[in-house]
Amino acid sequence: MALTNYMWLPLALYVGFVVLLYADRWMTRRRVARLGHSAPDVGIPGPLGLGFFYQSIKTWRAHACLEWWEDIFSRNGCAEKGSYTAETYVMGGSRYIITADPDNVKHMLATDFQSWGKGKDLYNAFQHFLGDGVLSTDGEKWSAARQVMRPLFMKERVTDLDLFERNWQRMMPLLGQGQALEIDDLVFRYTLDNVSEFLLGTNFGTLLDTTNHFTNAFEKIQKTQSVIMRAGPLAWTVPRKEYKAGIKIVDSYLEPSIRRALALSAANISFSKKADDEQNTLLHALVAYTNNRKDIRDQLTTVLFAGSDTTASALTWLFFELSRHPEVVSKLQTLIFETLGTTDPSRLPTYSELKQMKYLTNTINETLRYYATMPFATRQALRDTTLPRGGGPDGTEPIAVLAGTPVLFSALLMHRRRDLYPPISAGFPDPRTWCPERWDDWQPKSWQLIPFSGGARTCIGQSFAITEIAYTAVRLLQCFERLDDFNPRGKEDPVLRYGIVATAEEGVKIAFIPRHVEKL
Ligand code: HEM
Repeated sequence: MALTNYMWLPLALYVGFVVLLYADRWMTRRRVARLGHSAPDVGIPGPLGLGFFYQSIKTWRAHACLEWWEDIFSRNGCAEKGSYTAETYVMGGSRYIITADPDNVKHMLATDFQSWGKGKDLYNAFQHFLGDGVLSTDGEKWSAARQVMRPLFMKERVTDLDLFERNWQRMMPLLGQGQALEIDDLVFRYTLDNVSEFLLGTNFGTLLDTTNHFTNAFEKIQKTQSVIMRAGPLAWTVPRKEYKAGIKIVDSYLEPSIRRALALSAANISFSKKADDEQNTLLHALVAYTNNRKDIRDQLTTVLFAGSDTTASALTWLFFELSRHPEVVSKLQTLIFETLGTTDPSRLPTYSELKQMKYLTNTINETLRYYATMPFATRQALRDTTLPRGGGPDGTEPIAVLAGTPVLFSALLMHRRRDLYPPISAGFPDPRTWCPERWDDWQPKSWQLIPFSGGARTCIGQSFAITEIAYTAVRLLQCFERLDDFNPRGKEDPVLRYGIVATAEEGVKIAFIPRHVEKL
């Protein structure tokens, strides 16, 4: 008899646990209902709602995150209504909302900024890697860090084209003499060298040193970080051995610069706007603000991370599309030669010339639109609040959001929603194609395109990134006659790999054909 009681105990505990979870969910639903509407359910079966996270990781592994979100919104009717906002409950009362609605995104990032933050979940997910860095913190910590960084990104500094030229001179010979190359890693090294020199005053030199472990480590960290973020409550199950080893390698690269800067007393450091002043790096600005080694490390790692992979992804996609569109290459070359008044590649473009070339800007904008470098992001409600759309029978009513609720949003899906664009016509090709000409007579509505996010937390490095991309594109098209496409899928769309940024699953393979000297 005693044995039978013993056997019933786990079952009773299990039933009690499940009842508690459902009670928790019921109470949360009631609180939500008191505050306002709910959004349609994502409609993914699975015990305790965990099917959502299982599918999230499964589709991430299959490189099908965009398709998965589209499938959710089309199955539950959100696509038809144009509301693109759905929700699910996981475990007990943990409610998750997903959205690709520009009004909801604007509300979180700008209109109701005070009610939203990166939140505890994201902070915990990034804790080992980015610590208290500007990307993953909220409130006072975030605002103080952003304040320290702001002067570094003033126009005087982000328009220092000499920096890009120095690294271009190192990358150009590596682009070969017409043989097909996988360019992803090379472009990443280029952006990393640019951003390390900009932030630390010390170039990591990854373009020159092929044994450099930094880029490898960064890639592994990013891969694990993507899984951690998608695993939600199951994040603790994600193996982290390589991730931690990668973080150690990144730290070992930063350590000498931090040590050197800390050796200078804050009194000896005065931040200057001038690009050629050796003491105007982010490192110096940080040391002038704090002598806490970990704070400095966290901010540096964050901006290195935010500034290298993102720009590398955008540049790689640009090169990829140029290799598939020789007509765009010719048009850009004509524009560049006309603007600079010569075909001589030793004539370097100035910042104002880069700005003057509208078709170049359109080509970059189109790349950022189509590939939305950071495809998915998240916010967490810091207090009970609402989102303006997604509820009610036609999806146009506000939905209630309780404090602590995470909201995942997708810039990529927003950028590819046909219903947000003008009708397809001769002048406005299908938004699901890459075509810079669409920008000739069209401007997106505000908040429809957000490659750099928006509101108070908009990307601080936007001007630096755009200048870097524009400068590199011009130098490339001055020095090379054409880019030949060696990608395995021909004209088919590439498969996207969803890290924190979106890259091509199969890599990008291009042959860069140099211009003949006699033509110069
Ligand atoms: C094409 C290149 C880039 C793209 C597409 C991009 C995109 C973004 C996006 C979408 C965010 C918002 C993330 C979020 O809040 O969830 C962001 C934030 C940020 N970016 Fe960029 N970025 C680029 C380049 C850069 C560069 C070059 C730097 C610095 C050198 C940089 C530094 C930052 C920082 C520090 C933040 C955090 C801002 C804050 O939370 O206040 N980014 N970026």
